This record gives sequence, C-alpha cells and structure tokens, in this order.
Amino acid sequence: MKRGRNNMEDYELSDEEWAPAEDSFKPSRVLKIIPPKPPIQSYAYTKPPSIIQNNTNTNNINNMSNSHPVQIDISSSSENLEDDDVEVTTSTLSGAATSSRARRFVIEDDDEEEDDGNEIIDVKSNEYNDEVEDIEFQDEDDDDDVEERDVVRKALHKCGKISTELKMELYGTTAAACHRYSQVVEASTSSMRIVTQDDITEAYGEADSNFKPELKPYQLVGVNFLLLLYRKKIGGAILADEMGLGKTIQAITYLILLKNLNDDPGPHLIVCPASVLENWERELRKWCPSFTVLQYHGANRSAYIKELSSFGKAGMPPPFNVILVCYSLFERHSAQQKDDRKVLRYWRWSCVLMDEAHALKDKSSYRWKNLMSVARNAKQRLMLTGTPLQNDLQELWSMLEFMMPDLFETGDIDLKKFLNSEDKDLIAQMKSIIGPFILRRLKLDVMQQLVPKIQTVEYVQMDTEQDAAYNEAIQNYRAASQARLSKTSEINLNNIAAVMPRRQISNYFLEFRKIANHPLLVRRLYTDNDVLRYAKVMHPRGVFGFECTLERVIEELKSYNDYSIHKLLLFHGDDGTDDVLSDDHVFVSAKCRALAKLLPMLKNTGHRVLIFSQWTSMLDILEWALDVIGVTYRRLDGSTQVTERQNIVDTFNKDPTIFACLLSTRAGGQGLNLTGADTVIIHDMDFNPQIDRQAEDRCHRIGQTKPVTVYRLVTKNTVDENVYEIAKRKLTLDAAILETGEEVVGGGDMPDKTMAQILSSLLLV
Ligand SMILES: Nc1ncnc2c1ncn2[C@@H]1O[C@H](COP(=O)(O)OP(=O)(O)OP(=O)(O)O)[C@@H](O)[C@H]1O
Repeated sequence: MKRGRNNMEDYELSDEEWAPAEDSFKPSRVLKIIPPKPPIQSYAYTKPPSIIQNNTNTNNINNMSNSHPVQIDISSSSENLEDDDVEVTTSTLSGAATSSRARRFVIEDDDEEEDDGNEIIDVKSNEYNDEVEDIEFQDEDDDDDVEERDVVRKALHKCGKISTELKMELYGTTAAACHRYSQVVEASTSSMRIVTQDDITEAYGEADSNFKPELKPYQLVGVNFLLLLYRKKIGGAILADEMGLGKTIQAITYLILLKNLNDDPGPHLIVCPASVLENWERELRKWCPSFTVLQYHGANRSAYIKELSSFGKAGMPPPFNVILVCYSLFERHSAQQKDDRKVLRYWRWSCVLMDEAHALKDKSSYRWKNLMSVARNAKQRLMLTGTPLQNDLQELWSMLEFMMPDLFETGDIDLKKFLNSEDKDLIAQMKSIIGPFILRRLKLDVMQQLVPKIQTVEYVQMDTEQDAAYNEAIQNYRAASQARLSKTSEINLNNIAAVMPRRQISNYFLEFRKIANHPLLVRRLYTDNDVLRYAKVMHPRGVFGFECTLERVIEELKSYNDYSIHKLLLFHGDDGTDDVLSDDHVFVSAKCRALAKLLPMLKNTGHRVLIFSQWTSMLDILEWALDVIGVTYRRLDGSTQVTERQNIVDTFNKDPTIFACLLSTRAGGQGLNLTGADTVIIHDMDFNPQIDRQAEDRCHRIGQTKPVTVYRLVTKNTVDENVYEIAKRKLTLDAAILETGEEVVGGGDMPDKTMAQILSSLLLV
C-alpha cells in the first residue's frame, strides 16, 4: 500500500438510478418567438423576481479559510444559450450522432392475439458501419435533410394551426383579455372557468369523503385548464408548475371531476418514479377514497397479474379506477415485464398520467417506446413535471411527441440537426405553439407567501494530498494525449476529440470529477501488489464465490477504488490484511472538511439538512464522514426498497432528532416531500441543473415554514468549476423558452466549454 493516510465499492446501483448516467461510476460487477409575444400563453411569461438573496446571514461557514460565497442568480440572462450537454457535444465531435443510422426492428411480444402490442427496439449500427453508410449515402443525405426538415416544419405548422384555434376557443379574440389571462392565478377571473371551488367541494362530497380539500386559487386554474383541454378533445397536456406547488393534488382533483362531471371513471394509468409510488397511493386514498386504486409494483404484480389478465381477456373493464406503476416497468425486456405491459394493453386508458414526465425526454429510449405502446390509444396523456426543459429542444420535442404523437411524430429523423437551442426564432416559434398545451406557474408568481430560497456556492480548496492526486491524474491524461497526438498529423490542442475516443474522454473527465469530490473514489493508495496480496487471501475464502478464479478476483479488485478496498478489508481482512484506512482519510477531501465545519454549525442553530450526491459510492463516504462528525442521519438511494422509501421520508419529517438525510440525486431528488429540512447541500452538481433544482425543491414547497438555504459545494481549480458553468448556461435556456419569455442576451460571452473542450484546455496549461 502506498504511503499516506490509511483507509467503496459502489454497491450495486439500481438501473433506475443509473440509467441516465451510465458513463459514471461503475458498480462492482462481481459483488454484486420573441417577435411579437404570443397573445396568450397558458404559462407564466413574467420574469420572476429573483428568489436569490444576499447571503450575508450568519449561517455562512465561519472561519472557512477558502470559502467565497457567491450568489447564483438563476434569473440572470447574461450568459449565452448554448447547449452544452455532454452527450450532445461528444457525439457531435465524434461525428457519430450525425452519421448514425438507427435500424428499427420490431420485436413481437409473446401475445399472438394483439398486433398493437409490439415493442420496439432500436439497434444502432456500430461505428464502422456508420462510416460506410455515410459514404454510400452522402448524396441522399442532402435530400434527406430537406425532407427531414420538412417533417419538423410540417409538424410545427400543424400544431400551430391547432394551437391558434385553441387559443381562440380558450381565451376569445381580444389580445388584452388574452394578456391578462396569461397571468391569471384566480379561476374566478378567467374566461375559461368550468368549475369553482364549490363544484370541487361537491364532487368530493359525492365521493363520500370526510376530507374537504381546499384548492389554492392557482390550483383551481390548473384544474380548469385540464378540463378544458379534455372537453376540446386535446389528447395531451403538460402541467409544468414549479416543484412543490401541488401538481399531484391538481391531477387527482381533475380525475375526480372527470368522473363526476364527465361520467368518466377511468381507467387511468399513473406512471411515476419508484420513490413516489407510495406517496401517490397515499394522496389518492386521502383525496379520493371512492376510487379503487391498485399499486402494481414489486411482489404485488405476480399476485395481480392472473386476475387482471382474465379480466382483460374476457373483455371486461378493469377492477380499478387507477392503476399505479413505475417507469421501470417500461425499461426492460424480461418475460415478466413483457407480461406486465401486455396486461396494461388490454384496456383503453382514459388518462395516462405521467409524473416527473421529464423521464420521457428521450424518444429513442426503451422507456419512451414501450410506454408509448401502452399510452398511444389513451384518450389523454397528461404529463406532470416541474422541470419540463432539461437539456435541449430535442428533449422538449420528445415530450411533446409523447403528449400528442399524431401532431409531433417525426419518426426516426435526427432532430438534433433541426432543433438548435441557439436558434432564437425557433425557440420563439415553439414557445408560441406549445403555449396552449403547457401550463406553468412559478412559485413566486402564485405563492408570494412561500418562504425565500437562498442560494449559496461554497468554493472549497483542495489540500496538498487531494491536489497531488488531482495533478497526478492530469499528468497521466496529458501524457496519454501527447502520445496520441504524436501519432497523428492532427496537431490541434484545441480539439482533443479529434484524436481521443469519446469513451476515453468521458473516462478521464469522470476521473477528474471523482478526485475533485473525494480522492478515495479512485484507486491510488492501494497498489497492484496490495491487490494481489488481498486477492490471494480472499480467493480461497470464497469472498467472491468459490467458482471465481484467482485471476478474476485480481481483475475485480483492480477495478475497485480505495474506498471499496478499504471496505472489503473491513469485512474480510482479518488475515494479515489489516490495511484499513483511518478516519482522517475521510477528510482528505475539501468538501468533507467543509461539511465538518458546516454541519455542526447548522445543527447548533436548529437547522436540518438534506445532502445530495449523484453517486452512491460518494454517499457511502459521506455516511462515514457524518459518523465521524457525529450527527444523526437517514439515507435513501436507488437501492432502498421502494416500500421503505416513504417510511424514511415520514420518519425524517416527523423526528426532529434526525439531523440529516443523505439522498442520491436521482432516486431522492424527485417527487419527495421533505419539508422537515430547511437546508439543502448539493455535494456534487449535475451537468443538468434541473436535476439539482428538483433536489432543492424537496424542502422548498408547500408546507415549508422556514427560509430554505441551498449550498452548492464546488472544488476550486478543478473540473467541478466547469460543471457549475455548464449548469448555469443550461438554466438560461430553460428561462428563455419556458419562464421569462425574454430574449437571451450576451449569447457569445461564455466559451463553449464542453467536456472535450475542457479537457483540451487542460493540455494547453
Ligand atoms: N391545496 C392544498 N392543500 C393542502 N396541501 C396541499 C395543497 N396542495 C398541495 N399540498 C401539499 O403540498 C405538498 C406538495 O405537493 P405536491 O407533492 O403535489 O407538489 P408537486 O408540484 O407535485 O411537486 P414535485 O414537482 O416536487 O413533485 C404536498 O405535501 C401536498 O399534500
């Protein structure tokens, strides 16, 4: 073992948690328009007053030598609108995205009786074939381009016509009235009022409930919006209110009203992330006890599948009003999941409701296609999301296509070519067109009484050891790049992507990110010789199973990081392998040292904290840090049993003696109500700022009584700073298309630092 301070392997991550970040930490394999503003917009166009306040309060980390709190101004539009999504960039640079031709295969389900039950899998050609095809079809490509652009243009045109008609229907012809409506927060002032609070109370009364829910005025507007689209036979809608404004309650009330006013008791299909399944069931039972609700997940599935199949085969209506399922049911191709989906295709759904619907941002995903095969015939596809625009216009289009496939269907064409996030005309046009189908309200527009949210960035400085680890990694990368550059005539330090494969670029980038977060996330302290020694001890003891060869064990251990090996030694290392690390190793990271100062201070001043990380391996280290710091906590990530998640949420909210909750950003960042906390720490930021926004709003929502402070930890002089810059730029795009409605200024200020470009810049230093 290398000299240094003595001291994870990632536990198996759930697919749900890691699907969007497959390039990230690997789990162990063995261990387991702004030309004239559109007259009507159904979402708020007002620029939100800044919710950011100066962080001059005493809550800042005292005596933190290198901390320079900086305010993030989310509403700021001084940055450009470039889309820097890593995937986009790398594929563009490699040329793979433009040249790849997806081949479509239709794989039939086992169900011989049903044609519409086919599931679609896209198999991308490999890189070599792509190149060949590109050369062969180059001429055609030009024609293809024109034809494909036409498909997009026609879709927008078709939608524009319906949109105009709908605007007339919805808001009348006078622009003045329309303009007022765009800011309507009270249903009583709206020309499109269908129901009032009294109607709702009556509906709930008929539902024989003792519970008499009172909707907030803007929620009443939301319910009327949904009813109106239903009456106009519009097949889809997006309710995109900011997180925590009660989309769930609006959707449930809408379903009750469909039953009471339109004699439509369903069946409805509700699809949501695993973490909020229990919450949905609870809210449905509380708000509409007259509905029969079936949770179709986990062990419950096998108990219900036979009965449901027999209902379906007999052509009978289903024995429920609402069935609740998880997105994961549409993600895999196991026999069980195919059977599950087959059952869901027996009935024509009235409403297919998708919570956290940004999950459908990728139309080439199994999830999108398989869910579409179930939802296509529904009367309505209703999408709930607090963050409708995640990365780019293409993703927004994927959602629009899901919502109204007949209008937005574009087949297999590569939308990336035509949906340029910097095309302001296009953004304006899309905004105008989609206006009547999306209702979005911001917290500050509708809930002046909501507590403030204070944003703080804490820049932390690496110490010698972490700095050495980071520089070592940079030097290795530079040496590898120089070796590649020397073999090619392409000497362009500004474009490392020309000489380095995409995968390798992302591996290097990931390694830098890991070290910037915690050096124990790479293997550096434990040498190859150590690994060999441990393998020889562990192999005969069957630690990895008795069928595993010594070579395989060595290979496996070599892929472990320092923390994983430390942990393995803790469990199994009593035979001369007592090289476990000491507690002070946990504070080798600048972020953990910052937490050691921040957390006790927060605790002593009566605050409670949510700590988010993207990686379960980092959460493991954070658990260690919290144990050493001596604070109580709970943890929720993708590996937490679905049935256990709501318990953790309830316990944390009810028990003030639990100081912190550690959450993985993917599994714990969406849908949960964690108003027991008033402080959020984003340990490591996501490239996609919406993911972090979702996380922040777990406690900044209805029910929160204290001001909420959000800390973002950024390690100075590392790629962490680049990730933060990229995230800020993406927020600007979101503001441009969905919220402020203002033109984005200063478009060229920020250099286009993509992942490859960031790495290129590291060569130039
Ligand atoms: N009219 C209301 N009366 C009482 N409680 C309400 C009302 N509307 C919402 N709530 C409560 O506010 C909290 C937030 O609501 P909900 O979870 O539906 O928000 P959301 O918009 O779906 O958030 P997210 O986008 O984060 O999922 C919940 O606890 C909910 O019960």
